[in-house]
Amino acid sequence: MSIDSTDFAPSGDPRPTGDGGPRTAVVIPAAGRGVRLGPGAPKALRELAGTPMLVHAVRATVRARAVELVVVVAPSDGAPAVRALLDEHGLPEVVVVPGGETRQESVRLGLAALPESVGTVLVHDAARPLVPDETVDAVAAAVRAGAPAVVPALPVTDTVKQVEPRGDGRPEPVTGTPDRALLRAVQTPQGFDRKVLAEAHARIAAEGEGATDDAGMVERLGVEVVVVPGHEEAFKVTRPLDLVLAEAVLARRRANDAF
Ligand SMILES: Nc1ccn([C@@H]2O[C@H](COP(=O)(O)OP(=O)(O)OP(=O)(O)O)[C@@H](O)[C@H]2O)c(=O)n1
Ligand SMILES: C[C@](O)(CO)[C@H](O)COP(=O)(O)O
Repeated sequence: MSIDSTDFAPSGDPRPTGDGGPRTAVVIPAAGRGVRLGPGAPKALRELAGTPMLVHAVRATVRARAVELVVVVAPSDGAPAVRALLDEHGLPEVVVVPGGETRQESVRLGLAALPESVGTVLVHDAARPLVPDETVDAVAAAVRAGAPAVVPALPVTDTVKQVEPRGDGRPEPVTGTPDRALLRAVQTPQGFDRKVLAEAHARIAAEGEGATDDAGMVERLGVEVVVVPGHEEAFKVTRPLDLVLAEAVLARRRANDAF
């Protein structure tokens, strides 16, 4: 059965934003399976401190002052369940749409659900549930100040080697060592002028090219992407050890809140 995104329209009123509707929205791709995390529920639905990762991620973005609308892109067969989950956690204003086979496709489907009034779009991984709201606001502010594309990023702490993959199990030969001072590890939310991001998704998809982040697609349009400081707690939950770190961060936050 084909699913229409209108089936999952918000069950509550969006945050009031004045006559023109919301201007700044977050699209949260949450349709990934989490293969690198190991067997289990889709990654966004796995729990941290008893609460699904997606709920942490949505709350983190809703806390940001700049954010007026949140669109969650659910696993393609899981949109009704995600709608019910968000309602259960007191988030009825969040829009839910079904996602695609790749992150890029899921983001495109999320963009398609935005109302006309939205001019600034942030794209934030559900897999980065602990991003501080200050980071979300800093990215939005940089876009609103005129940057067409903004990424939060941290300096790289390991030395990075370029290799020639062989694919036959033999050790890979190193072909270079990029200057670490010129490298940054990129996080989300990534922020964009809506027209620029829509153009990037339309053009790159038409070319049949893939991209692991949205800013990479904008770069290919020849549009400048700028970096703002990222945050250590905005790390991505990718492998099992990341769950241990996320639980520890939440425990530290709870302990700090108790004082
Ligand atoms: N088809 C997909 C694939 C990924 N994502 C989302 O993109 C974000 C970043 O992806 P990643 O961490 O790589 O998640 P997974 O694809 O779930 O991980 P894996 O590659 O281990 O399966 C996640 O919030 C994930 O849910 C998505 O919305 N749709
Ligand atoms: C968008 C991203 O989180 C930026 O670091 C990252 O590129 C997602 O990549 P993944 O391969 O889907 O984990």
